[in-house]
Amino acid sequence: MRRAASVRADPPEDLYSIRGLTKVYGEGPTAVHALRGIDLDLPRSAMVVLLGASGSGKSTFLNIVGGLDDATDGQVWFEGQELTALGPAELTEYRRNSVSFVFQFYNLVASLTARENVALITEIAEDPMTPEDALSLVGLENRIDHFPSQLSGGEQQRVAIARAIAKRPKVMFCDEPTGALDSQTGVIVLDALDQVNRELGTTTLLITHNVVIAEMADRLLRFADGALVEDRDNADRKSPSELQW
Ligand SMILES: Nc1ncnc2c1ncn2[C@@H]1O[C@H](COP(=O)(O)OP(=O)(O)OP(=O)(O)O)[C@@H](O)[C@H]1O
Repeated sequence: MRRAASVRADPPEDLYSIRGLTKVYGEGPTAVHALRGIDLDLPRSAMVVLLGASGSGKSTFLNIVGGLDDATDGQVWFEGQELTALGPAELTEYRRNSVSFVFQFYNLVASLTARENVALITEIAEDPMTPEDALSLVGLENRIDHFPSQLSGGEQQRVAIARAIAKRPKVMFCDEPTGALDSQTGVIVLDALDQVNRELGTTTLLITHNVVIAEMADRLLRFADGALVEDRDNADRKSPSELQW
């Protein structure tokens, strides 16, 4: 049974407070300890890059903080509300209103135009921007009526970003958003994320295998074997166009 959600008395400055976050898949000798007690506070509006070898726990962390998966132990607070104690309906509310996801593969509906793909979300959101505004924000004002098959990989990913930001989420979770793109196209996609973060103040958590991308972050988190082994601020945040790999 779930515990009653605890609410902290004073609204915290941080957007997220995470304590002892633990995830174990399976049981007994075959159990996989994907997260081994993560402690972390994340401020509003930060651009945060998550690095770490394959299997280090990055996606598991993102999925739990994003409300897609349950923790085995530990707590996550979002704006002072304990996410790890919410029931399914409240978690759905959180996912629907507060957060968005961008994945490596764009998951656009092939039979719908860019505008219609974004409208799928704006039609069910509480206070959305228009699909046109969302697509303009990622530099696609001239591709609004194109179908995915008429767009490059980078353009399709920018449609996916427009779709993610159109409901004005507080947080964007991006799991390898440039993983399928060449470096030049990757920079254009990162530029769209950078723009959203700077203009709308959307807190952004971005998983990548590319350490160069960490230079565009305010904060770098490095995972190894389910633990947070490095957590540092980046005083000299660069714009994506300054990155080279
Ligand atoms: N649903 C699952 N069932 C069992 N084990 C899982 C499951 N999901 C992840 N794992 C295991 O948990 C560990 C952490 O996986 P996770 O996907 O979080 O790592 P990651 O750092 O995101 O890796 P990658 O960079 O390859 O995506 C791995 O050992 C993985 O095999």
